[in-house]
Amino acid sequence: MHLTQLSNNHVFAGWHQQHEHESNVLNCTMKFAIYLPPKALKGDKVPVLYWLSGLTCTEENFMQKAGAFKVAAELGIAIVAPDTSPRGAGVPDDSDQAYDLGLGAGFYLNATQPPWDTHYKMYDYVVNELPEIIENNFPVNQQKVISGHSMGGHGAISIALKNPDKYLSVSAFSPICNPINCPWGQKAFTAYLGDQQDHWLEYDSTELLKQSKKQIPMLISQGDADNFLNEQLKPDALIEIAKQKDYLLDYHLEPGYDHSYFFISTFIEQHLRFHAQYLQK
Ligand SMILES: N[C@@H](CCC(=O)N[C@@H](CS)C(=O)NCC(=O)O)C(=O)O
Repeated sequence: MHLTQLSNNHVFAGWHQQHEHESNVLNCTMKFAIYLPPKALKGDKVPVLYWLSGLTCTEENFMQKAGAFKVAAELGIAIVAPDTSPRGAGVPDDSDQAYDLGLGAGFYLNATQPPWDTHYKMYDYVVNELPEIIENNFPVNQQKVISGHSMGGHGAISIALKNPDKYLSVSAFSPICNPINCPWGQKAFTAYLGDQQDHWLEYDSTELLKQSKKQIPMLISQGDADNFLNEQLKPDALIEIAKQKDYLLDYHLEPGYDHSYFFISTFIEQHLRFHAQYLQK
């Protein structure tokens, strides 16, 4: 697997880099961003936090706006941010170029329906191909935690619940908690997975939590001034299942915060310190 380095910036004594590679899973050229903390430059292998961004994002948004580097440097955690969908020549987009389907809206699942099924396999990319690339090319160990925002919060929680042996902890900002019951999720799942709703359940965090057998520590932060909260994000069903199952969910409703990276940048330190508790030094 050949990586082409696209950028390299020194930040908080570590490095922020962007790389490009051919993805066998997504059938296109993909970019990702990585933050390597100073510890990784001294010959130590460090754990990785995978960050999954939301609708309309690329590998750039989190790195430029979240303000995560200072604390990641202190804690010795690498951060990897993939793009949010396959991209490039030949990759289909939604015919209306809507922001919530197609490019920038991969929903971290494996599409089964044409025309999406030849490229839109973000689940396999995030769970399998990308960690293999990261572990083969950077000074990281196999300890993984996962986090994300909005569509990426749905990705982080559903991926962690489906792979409780791969991730030591999971967190999310403003996640789409119950995609089978909101307009963003219903539109995307119909296109990518087809009309049969029983096929949707395997990517719905609330349904997956109902079925889960193994606990994985989970932190969710949600702003109460988020204008997507009631129509799209719907955390109540997830919180209810967590209560019933005595699940390790720490849910924080933060007054006054909206859906943006201003909110994420305020609480990213809390999320990084939460994950650090579950990582071995
Ligand atoms: N108002 C946005 C809706 C999408 C949105 O809010 N995207 C969030 C994730 S769901 C985001 O992170 N946007 C990019 C950014 O703020 O950098 C739009 O129409 O593009």
